[in-house]
Amino acid sequence: MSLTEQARPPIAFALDFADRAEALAAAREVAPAIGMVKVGLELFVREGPSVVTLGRDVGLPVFLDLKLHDIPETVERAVAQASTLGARLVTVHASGGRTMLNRAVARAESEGAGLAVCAVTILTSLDDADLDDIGFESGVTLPPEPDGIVRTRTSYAAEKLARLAWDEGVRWFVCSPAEVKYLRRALGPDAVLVTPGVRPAGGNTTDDQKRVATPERAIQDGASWVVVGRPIRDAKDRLVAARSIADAIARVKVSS
Ligand SMILES: O=C(O)c1cc(=O)[nH]c(=O)n1[C@@H]1O[C@H](COP(=O)(O)O)[C@@H](O)[C@H]1O
Repeated sequence: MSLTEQARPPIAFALDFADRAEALAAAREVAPAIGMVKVGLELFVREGPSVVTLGRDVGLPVFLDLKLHDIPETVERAVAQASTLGARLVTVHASGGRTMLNRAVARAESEGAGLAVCAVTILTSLDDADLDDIGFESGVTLPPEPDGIVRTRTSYAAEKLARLAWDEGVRWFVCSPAEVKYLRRALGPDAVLVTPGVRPAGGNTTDDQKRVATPERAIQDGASWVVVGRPIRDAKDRLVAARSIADAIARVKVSS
């Protein structure tokens, strides 16, 4: 079954842990309430590529979040290596540009291992002021929204990068729940939109994430998956925390 058709909750649990043993224990705890595990930089740097087999140990697909950002040749070759690991997704930064995106997608397809390239648009830890700091201009002027909402420049930039990645064959995207509705509108139903930066109502919103929303809001606005790390990882009972997010998402899906 494909990752977009599966019956499990559309939650990717970010295994942001110091080592494999901790990550595996946590993944086993919450496995009944999630649909995917995400192996990110902390775990990958510590444990190396073999940590991807953790997915097999818990019976869940692995989202390999390496956020590749380099010249096309280097990214293509890294994608070829990632294809051998058994992960289902690998992230690249969309701001790596057209050629890099195109070659990453083509190489993942030609390797034939079922690895999909997922383009990260604008990190959820950034807002308009941060884009100013790094000199990142969206470069587009879109018409005002019919509902009168003034969009942030960050949301324009995320949409522009997503359109670029779509044109180069990418079908999976990471964006913030704050702009997911615009990406859904721009890309249509076939785009798979993955939103980190989700925070359950009443949870901590004072950490490094700047463009956040509740998991329900993210799904209502068109997210296909939510990525959740700390709200589950740091909960007193991780399974309860994961189930409550899964239930909230299921209620949205039933009512829509
Ligand atoms: O690619 C990602 O997964 C990602 C992109 C992004 O823009 N923001 C973002 O937070 N992430 C990842 O999503 C996870 C979010 O974790 P929490 O903020 O703890 O829920 C982390 O593992 C981040 O590396």
